[in-house]
Amino acid sequence: MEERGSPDGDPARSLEQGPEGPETPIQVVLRVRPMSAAELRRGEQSAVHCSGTRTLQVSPPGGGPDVAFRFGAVLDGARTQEDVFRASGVRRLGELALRGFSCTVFTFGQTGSGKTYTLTGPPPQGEGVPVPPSLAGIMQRTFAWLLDRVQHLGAPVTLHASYLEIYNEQVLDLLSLGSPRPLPVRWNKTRGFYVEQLRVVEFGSLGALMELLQMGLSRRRSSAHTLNQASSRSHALLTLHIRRQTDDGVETKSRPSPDPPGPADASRGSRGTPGWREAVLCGPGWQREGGATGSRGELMLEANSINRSLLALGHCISLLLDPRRKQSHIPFRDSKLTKLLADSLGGRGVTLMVACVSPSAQCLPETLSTLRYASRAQRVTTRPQAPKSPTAKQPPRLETEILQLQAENRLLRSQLSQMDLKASGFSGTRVAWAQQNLYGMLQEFMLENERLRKEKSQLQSSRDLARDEQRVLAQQVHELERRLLSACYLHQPPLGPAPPCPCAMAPAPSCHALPPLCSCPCCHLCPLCRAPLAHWACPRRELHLPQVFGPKAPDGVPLSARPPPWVPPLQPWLCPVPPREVGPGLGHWGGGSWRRPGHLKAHLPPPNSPRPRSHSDWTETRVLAEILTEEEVVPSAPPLPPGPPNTSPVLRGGATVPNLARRLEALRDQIGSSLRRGRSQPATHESKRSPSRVLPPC
Ligand SMILES: Nc1ncnc2c1ncn2[C@@H]1O[C@H](COP(=O)(O)OP(=O)(O)OP(=O)(O)O)[C@@H](O)[C@H]1O
Repeated sequence: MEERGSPDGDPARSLEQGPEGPETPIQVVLRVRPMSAAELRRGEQSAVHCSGTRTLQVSPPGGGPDVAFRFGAVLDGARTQEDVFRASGVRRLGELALRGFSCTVFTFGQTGSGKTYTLTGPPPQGEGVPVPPSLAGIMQRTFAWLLDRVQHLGAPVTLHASYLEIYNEQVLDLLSLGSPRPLPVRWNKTRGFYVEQLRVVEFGSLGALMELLQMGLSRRRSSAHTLNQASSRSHALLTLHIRRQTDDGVETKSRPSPDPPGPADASRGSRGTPGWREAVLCGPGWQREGGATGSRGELMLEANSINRSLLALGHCISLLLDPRRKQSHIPFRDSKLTKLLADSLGGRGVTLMVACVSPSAQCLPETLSTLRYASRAQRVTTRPQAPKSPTAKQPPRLETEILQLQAENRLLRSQLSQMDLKASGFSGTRVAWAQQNLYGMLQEFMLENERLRKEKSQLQSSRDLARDEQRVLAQQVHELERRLLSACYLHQPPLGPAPPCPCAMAPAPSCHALPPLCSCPCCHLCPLCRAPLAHWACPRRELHLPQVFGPKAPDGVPLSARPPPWVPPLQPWLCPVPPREVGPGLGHWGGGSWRRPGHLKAHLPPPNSPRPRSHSDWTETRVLAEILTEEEVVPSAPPLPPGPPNTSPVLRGGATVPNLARRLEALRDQIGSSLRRGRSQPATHESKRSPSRVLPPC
């Protein structure tokens, strides 16, 4: 049978030429424990025997060909704990750990196969009874070797430890100050998987480390079953963090790991601070079916949990074997165990697996399963990589590339500065001029912009003002029109009991466009056009006059007795002829009545005598307009334009009613155009002027 591997069984030997970068297989050592006293009592036969230092042969019960399995080292039951420590190559891993590599040692095998014994020795024989040094496991021997090695390094080294167990898929801190509580497993890009809030304890001596180990071991859950009187019910993971200054005085960063608390954090990052080195020692073990172990209830639950995580571990190992699938997703997240072993199995770590088997033929199925697992695991490779400091020496290819890039950078910079020089030499003046002028132009534009903004806001307010004035003006015009029409109406001889409609007198606009002059419901309507008539034409004027003009006139004369304000004084014919006399000095018109000086009555034209409109009519209208203007000036009316003295403010220059009509027409035009202008564009300063200034001269 062919045998491969190193004869001395040192799995770390292949790393001596440089583990950094190239793929390195997981090193696997097989340990076969001796037959236990119980197995011997039961007369069980051995189904395995070693062939050389690296091969195990399995003889199936009942005959048949042997099956051989090859590993880095095969250690039979006669080998001592010291033999295992030496042959497994753990010291070599310790050296790599001191150089900054992340190293992992883990045991694997059936329950009762000797995993705990291999790592930590036999269970303590009593409270406080230490394990005899000769039976101490890999962990104690590694600790002793490491601390001795650290003392001879000649460089300051800081050591920390953490210890956890995975019990029923819960991570518990075995070094916690209080009762352990489940801790979360997190992941980030720099640290990979890590346990949050895990206690990391600094130690300075082997004794202190041993105390921590004992503390964790005593806290671990264990139970008795038919195959093991002190069976571990959890996976356990002890981690040593080693931080030291390298020989060249440069800090070497380790792979991300849980940060230690306290002073170590304070010194982190300072020059010469040693990088962290990490060694992981753990001991999971897979369990048999409940029927074989006699497990019931909680034990069964624990066994299932342990086996599930080991199945996940086996699945990851199978996937890691396939080089194509190794590049893709590996389900490390399937269990806490695979999460925490992810870097050891498929990352940058250096890993040693110690597979443990029982020699008993009764355990052959489990032994074969373990052997197949271990055979697959040793084909899994990692890429061990020590953390590098920023100043660490780069590989030659990278160094060359960096130098080339730096040279290119220098060249490009110099070309750029030359181009700047040329540009400034050829057209320096123009550039300066352009810069100056552009700057000046920019300033001008900004000032102009500011000025235009102010002007725009002024124009907007002017426009609003002009609109208000136009509104007032329009009201005035309407009022003037109303009074004018009313005044004209007064000159018409009475045509009967109802007064004539103003539309018969006013050429334009038609009375339909006029606002209702009397809002009372009893108001008369024009018999021609049905437009409401003025309030003074209302037969029931007495009733609503106070609503229109207030209850009392300033002179104390009752409103009902007052003539309409537009009645011209001292013009006898202006007085409308009442249909009948109701008393001296009292004229009656329709349903209303008003008082007029008695002397006027003598000048009244004869009743019901139609009279053509004459020049004097227009004159009277002018007088009426004067009265109206003087007596009832709208408070908001704009000042009237200056005109020749001794002329009416409205009909200046001897204007007559046609003038007034023209003026009103012009006024309307002006209003219309102003409104149109106001709608289409902002008003100018001119718009702020009094509307009277834009009226055409009368
Ligand atoms: N190489 C050995 N020499 C002498 N005794 C051993 C050896 N290996 C194991 N034993 C004994 O076998 C028994 C079971 O070993 P151990 O507890 O280490 O198994 P295990 O794999 O850790 O089991 P579990 O997974 O259930 O915890 C213990 O009593 C232990 O002392």
